[in-house]
Amino acid sequence: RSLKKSRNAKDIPLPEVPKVIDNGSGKRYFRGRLLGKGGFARVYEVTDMSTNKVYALKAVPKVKLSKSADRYNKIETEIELHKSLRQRHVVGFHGHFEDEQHVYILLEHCSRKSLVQTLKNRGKLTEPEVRYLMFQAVQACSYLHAQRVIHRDIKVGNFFLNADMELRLGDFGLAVRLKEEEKKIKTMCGTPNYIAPEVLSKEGHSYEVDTWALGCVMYTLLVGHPPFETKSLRETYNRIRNNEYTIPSRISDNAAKLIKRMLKPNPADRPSLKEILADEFFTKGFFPNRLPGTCVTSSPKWSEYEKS
Ligand SMILES: CC[C@@H]1C(=O)N(C)c2cncnc2N1C1CCCC1
Repeated sequence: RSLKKSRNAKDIPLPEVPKVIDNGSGKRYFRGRLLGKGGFARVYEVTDMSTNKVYALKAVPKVKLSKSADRYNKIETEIELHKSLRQRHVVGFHGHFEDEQHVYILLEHCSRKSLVQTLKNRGKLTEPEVRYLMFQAVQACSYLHAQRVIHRDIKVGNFFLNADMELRLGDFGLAVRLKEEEKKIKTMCGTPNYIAPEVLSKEGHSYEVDTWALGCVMYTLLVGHPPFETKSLRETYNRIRNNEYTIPSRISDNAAKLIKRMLKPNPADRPSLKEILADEFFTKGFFPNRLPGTCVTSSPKWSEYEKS
């Protein structure tokens, strides 16, 4: 007797994204290669057929949305939130539209992918590269906080590099905008990658969770793996709760000092993003004003600039 498979949302095959996507108000996009998949979404490189500009188009199948209403809200809130943001180091939002099968989000194309690929190729980055990248990351986050937005999923995989090796912070799927009088957020649906201790203990959390995550990103770029990574999630959560991590001695004093400040267990003890931008790690030491594209695959010969 063959077991009848349940016909739920998961089993319905994903609808096709058309070769030519019409935005419903006269613009058409030619579908290029698949850039990747994230959750329910598929992301394509698309070309605006009237301007020849290239974008990243995120296509979320509605069939996946109708079943789980909150999923649909998530896309809606992601759109509402991202479309209100404009800053040079935040991924550009270029529009949203839908057809019968999909909700589409048109985003800035970042041809050099995310820092995950860079880290995979390089293992770890030099301090000048981390100075250059973290300065842009903290600026993007400082802008978000000024808009009362908490990103809540800052991680290496949400930092993208464009053709000019400039950093862009993306993916607002877990972001939230604090209301006027609201000081803290109580709830969290979805699990961020670099989860802060106050989120684990469900005491309510605020902007400082992004500072914590930025500290985890800085550590990961310099050391080559996250500060609290273990083979089991439970063990990782225990280390986060106990603030258990070590910084290799080859890491400079200024870098180590800044990482420790950002990974303070008590959110109130973490520095503001303004203070971070003024930290000695950024004001002392070789600060390249651009990175060559080769940094995505091989290490620059700057190490001689850095007193190790
Ligand atoms: C839309 C998803 C994400 C992204 O947010 N941007 C801005 C992006 C921009 N340019 C290329 N890829 C991007 N990605 C990749 C695609 C597959 C996984 C993440």
